[in-house]
Amino acid sequence: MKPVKIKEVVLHTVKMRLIAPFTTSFGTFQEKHVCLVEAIDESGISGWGETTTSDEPYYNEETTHTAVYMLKDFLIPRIIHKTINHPLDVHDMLTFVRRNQIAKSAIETAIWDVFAKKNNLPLSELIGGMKTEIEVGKSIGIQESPEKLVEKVGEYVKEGFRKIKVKIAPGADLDYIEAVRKAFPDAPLMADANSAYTLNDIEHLKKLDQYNLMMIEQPLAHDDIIDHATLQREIQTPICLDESIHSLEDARKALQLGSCRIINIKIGRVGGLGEAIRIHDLCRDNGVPVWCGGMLETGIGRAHNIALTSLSNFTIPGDTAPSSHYWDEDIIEPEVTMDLGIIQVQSGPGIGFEVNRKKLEQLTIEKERITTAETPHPIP
Ligand SMILES: O=C(O)CCC(=O)c1ccccc1C(=O)O
Ligand SMILES: [Mg+2]
Repeated sequence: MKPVKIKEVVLHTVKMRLIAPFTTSFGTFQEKHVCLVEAIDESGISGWGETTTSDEPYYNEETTHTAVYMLKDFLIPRIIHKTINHPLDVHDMLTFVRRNQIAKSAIETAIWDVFAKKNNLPLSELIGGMKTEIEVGKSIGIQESPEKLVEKVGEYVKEGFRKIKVKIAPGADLDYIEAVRKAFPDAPLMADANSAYTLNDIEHLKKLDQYNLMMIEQPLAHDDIIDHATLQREIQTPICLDESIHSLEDARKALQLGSCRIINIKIGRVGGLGEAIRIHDLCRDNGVPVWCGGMLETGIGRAHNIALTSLSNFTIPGDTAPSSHYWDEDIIEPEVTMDLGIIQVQSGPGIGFEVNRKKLEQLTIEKERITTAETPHPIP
């Protein structure tokens, strides 16, 4: 396959406003800045990635601001003007920077898009994805009351979503889940705690077992895989890890310890598409199902998520809801649409969507071009 060499990277920072606020155990969000990373190769092909963080370091330690700093001062200088034979190599080129996975992923995914376009392949095909359509679920933020939640779940079940994920936290858990279960006895239902509990809550968490949940996502600390293993031995509901898995190594250790029975793979959280694929393969080889998590992405991140989900072991519907569930107008064309819980995998080259340049201009609050490897820091 043809290698790529990036001659210029444009960082488009846009301000996005969700159609409705989204509440998790760590806070409520409606507006966020996103840095859309446009990597341009020597032949003028543009590839796109995005920073899938929020403005605050509450999900993990990164923010849009820190990601942009890492990109400008360290990550882009490391890859610009270098021959890249395959995007799978980019991950290792960036390991000289510790962590900062979301920042790494923003440039790494842009390079995947450039490379796929250069070789005239849909991204899904380039990574070996065989599915032409994917099943989608809906992640629902914490609501004012169980009744309100039941109403929302009703809407989404009717729309055809294949999995319903309900955010929970102490004080908004058992009664909420019970209300949903009563109203929808057979719905494919799961809960996401975003690290809101500790092992002191074991007896409380055991009560969730009666609701036949597909899984409980990240009940314990964001950096834990030990206590999760203890909890998994005590509860019947499968544990799915989100926040705790930042790398293939983390996944290997979690599987070895029995910390979870399912993994939510987020491209940003694990530092890019290459590492996401490696975690997918490890889980497949160990009989552990995976699904693709969401970070309230714009269409660019969503497009990468859809391509990733075309891999065979993504057997559980992901959080990749259609554009209209997040934005009045997305920045890609066409927008991501869903038909009864199914999204078509794009068949055009790269991510398969075009960036709407006019919309991009309207939303941009800062734009910076990087054309040299010059930086105040020594880059290994
Ligand atoms: O619809 C989506 O993009 C998923 C939303 C979601 O659940 C989420 C959004 C922001 C940060 C963390 C999470 C999560 O999966 O824990
Ligand atoms: Mg989660």
